[in-house]
Amino acid sequence: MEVGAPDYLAGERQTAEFDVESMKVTWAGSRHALEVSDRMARLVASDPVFRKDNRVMLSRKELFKNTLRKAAHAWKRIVELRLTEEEASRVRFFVDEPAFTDLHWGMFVPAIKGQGTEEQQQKWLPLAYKMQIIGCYAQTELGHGSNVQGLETTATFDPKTDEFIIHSPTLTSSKWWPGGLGKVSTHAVAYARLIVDGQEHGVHGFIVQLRSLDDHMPLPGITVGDIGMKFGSGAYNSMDNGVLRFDNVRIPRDQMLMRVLQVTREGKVIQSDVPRQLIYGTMVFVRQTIVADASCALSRAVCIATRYSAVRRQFGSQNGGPETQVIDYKTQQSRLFPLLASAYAFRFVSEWLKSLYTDVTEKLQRGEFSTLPEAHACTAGLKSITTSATADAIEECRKLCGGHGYLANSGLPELFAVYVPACTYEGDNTVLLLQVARFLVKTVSQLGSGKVPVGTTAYMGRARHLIQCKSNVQSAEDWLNPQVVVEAFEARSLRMSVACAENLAKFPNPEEGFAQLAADLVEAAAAHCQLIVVTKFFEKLQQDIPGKGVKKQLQILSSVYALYILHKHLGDFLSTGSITPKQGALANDQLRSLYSKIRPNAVALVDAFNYTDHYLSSVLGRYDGNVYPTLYEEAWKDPLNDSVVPDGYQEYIRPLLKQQIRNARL
Ligand SMILES: CC/C=C\C/C=C\C/C=C\C/C=C\C/C=C\C/C=C/C(=O)SCCNC(=O)CCNC(=O)[C@H](O)C(C)(C)COP(=O)(O)OP(=O)(O)OC[C@H]1O[C@@H](n2cnc3c(N)ncnc32)[C@H](O)[C@@H]1OP(=O)(O)O
Ligand SMILES: Cc1cc2nc3c(=O)[nH]c(=O)nc-3n(C[C@H](O)[C@H](O)[C@H](O)COP(=O)(O)OP(=O)(O)OC[C@H]3O[C@@H](n4cnc5c(N)ncnc54)[C@H](O)[C@@H]3O)c2cc1C
Repeated sequence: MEVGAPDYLAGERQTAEFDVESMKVTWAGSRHALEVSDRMARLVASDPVFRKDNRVMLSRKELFKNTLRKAAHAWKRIVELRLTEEEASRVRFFVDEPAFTDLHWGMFVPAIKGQGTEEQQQKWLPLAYKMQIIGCYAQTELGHGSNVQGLETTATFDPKTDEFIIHSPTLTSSKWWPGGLGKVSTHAVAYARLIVDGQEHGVHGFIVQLRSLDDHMPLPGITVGDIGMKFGSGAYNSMDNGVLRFDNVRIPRDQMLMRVLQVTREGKVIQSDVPRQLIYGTMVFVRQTIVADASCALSRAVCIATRYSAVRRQFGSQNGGPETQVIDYKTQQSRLFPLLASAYAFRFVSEWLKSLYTDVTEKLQRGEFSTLPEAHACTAGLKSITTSATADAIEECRKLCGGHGYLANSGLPELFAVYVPACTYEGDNTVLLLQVARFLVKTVSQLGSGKVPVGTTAYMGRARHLIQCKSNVQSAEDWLNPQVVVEAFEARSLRMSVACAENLAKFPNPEEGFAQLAADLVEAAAAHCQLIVVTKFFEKLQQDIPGKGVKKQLQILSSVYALYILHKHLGDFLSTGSITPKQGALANDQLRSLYSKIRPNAVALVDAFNYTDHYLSSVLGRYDGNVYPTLYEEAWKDPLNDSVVPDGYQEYIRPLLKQQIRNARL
């Protein structure tokens, strides 16, 4: 905010009962992370090349070119200022425009790191790090996305030339969707069925050069282009999601990523001791980052809706006094505050997931693979529930802002359009929950065998207790006890998984049973993932959290998150007998009282996200709350208002009006 400018939300900020600066540190993860983030946000906000306000007005071609300009400028600044990897990734975050660089850094580089041998990493990574090559992740095809084993592209080994022949045998085998592929990438990690000596060996990744490094023209045998406009006007259309066909394209043998499986010069296929599933490792990495992204997108929407709800007034004027701020309506609070709590919940679960991922990666380097299934289940499940909740929440925030939320300059329509494909990319959310369900059913089926469940399924080891325990909640206050809450969530989750396992056992063919019970399995998986989020929020509170009143606020938010989920899924809790209807009603009583505790802190709690006005790009979410004059000014900047009489008047409006006059005279 400019020095000396009026702060229309000052009153809201004065009622805060905690130290906002300390909360900023907790949200960012550390003082260092906050400092880096803050510096990079300001760097981006102060650079005119990164302006965003004109984005929705640009044509696709202009938008795309502008995105290229921003990406090139960001890279120039990163090099000039010698930014660290952490700083560079914050710059990309604050530039806030889907671009080929997301896939280059987020998937192409990790794919080579995770699936390439040491030699391959040494050859390709330095080129990628300097952006002397630009890569994408070309897995999905026109005919298959979820079913990775169903991909049709082939990679046939030719022992005569020591090459692989990459080929698209059918229309449906065309690569379709990869970001950065359509117009920018020079290289791809392309996934194809490996065929050696007529035998198939599953799907593997191959580094394929697509375009000339001299003139950017596609290489012989490569047909490549953009797949067309996507949902929304600006939104994800800054990305060149592409189509790609291979016509017997030859690549050297050493361009197959060979950490998991090697093909020798003689055409021998050697399986290393690394599990086959590591081929899916890049997806595990990205799913983990997507959970962190969910907390960012959600907190951004909530920040806009909260500030605006404090500015907006409707009804309730007494004796000519001001009307009621809409944030004071209990309905507004019951729709908004759970989303605020969810933003914090997703933030902390993403922190935990990152540490789980780092731990599993270190173990994989040491040849320990036992934790891979859990890492897969956690990343898949949390990616699924956090993105679904966030997409719904952004739309809810738009509605919370009434009519003005529908204006592009509220920032919410664009945020929704950019965000909503997160429910589909990196694995359709239902397909991913079914993976979690498989993991849970497997865990349940092994309970009798003496195998002790660990990690996020450790609670299943107490199945005997959880299957019959009764919640001892007697008052609304009891619901503030994390142990009580966790036990109710554990009982619900375990009982849902056990019920699924019992029902599955009734089918002679387990796969048929899995297909028939898929809807129940998805619900059991979601229940397990919600338990993880709740538990990790409570565990966060066991840590030392400095700053006046910060822990107290987080305790309130953790209870709001848990009781909101309980209220929303009350049917599960009741049908599994985890709680009684009376206890469900007490949870709701507690929730109402918690909303009143959040109310004086609401604006400060969203200030703690430390978002610049540039990043928020929302008139409604401005830090200073100066909404109405800005909305008014912005309206006049619309190109339609360039002339008082619109273009088209002479051709289309005037004749109409004249005709009416003639008709009236008749
Ligand atoms: C410096 C950095 C700076 C900035 C960048 C940072 C961040 C930005 C990052 C990224 C950018 C973010 C967003 C960009 C936006 C979009 C990009 C989008 C990209 C994509 O969408 S890529 C394509 C993604 N595709 C999918 O996700 C496909 C989904 N399908 C699957 O994953 C699998 O096929 C499926 C459905 C899980 C399994 O199918 P199936 O049943 O056929 O199983 P399999 O026979 O294949 O395997 C069974 C066996 O394997 C286990 N398993 C499955 N998946 C995994 C895994 N990933 N890891 C470990 N194990 C796995 C499964 O549980 C079975 O085990 P079991 O036999 O039961 O023991
Ligand atoms: C914006 C965007 C960016 C993308 N970027 C990339 C990229 O960079 N690289 C890349 O390779 N791919 C990319 N993709 C592709 C993406 O990964 C796939 O679209 C995604 O994995 C879903 O697969 P699908 O399209 O085949 O959906 P489908 O599997 O066809 O899903 C259609 C419907 O069928 C249901 N369904 C499917 N299988 C099952 C099942 N077994 N049981 C129950 N229901 C089922 C789904 O729930 C869904 O409702 C991108 C997609 C989008 C939208």
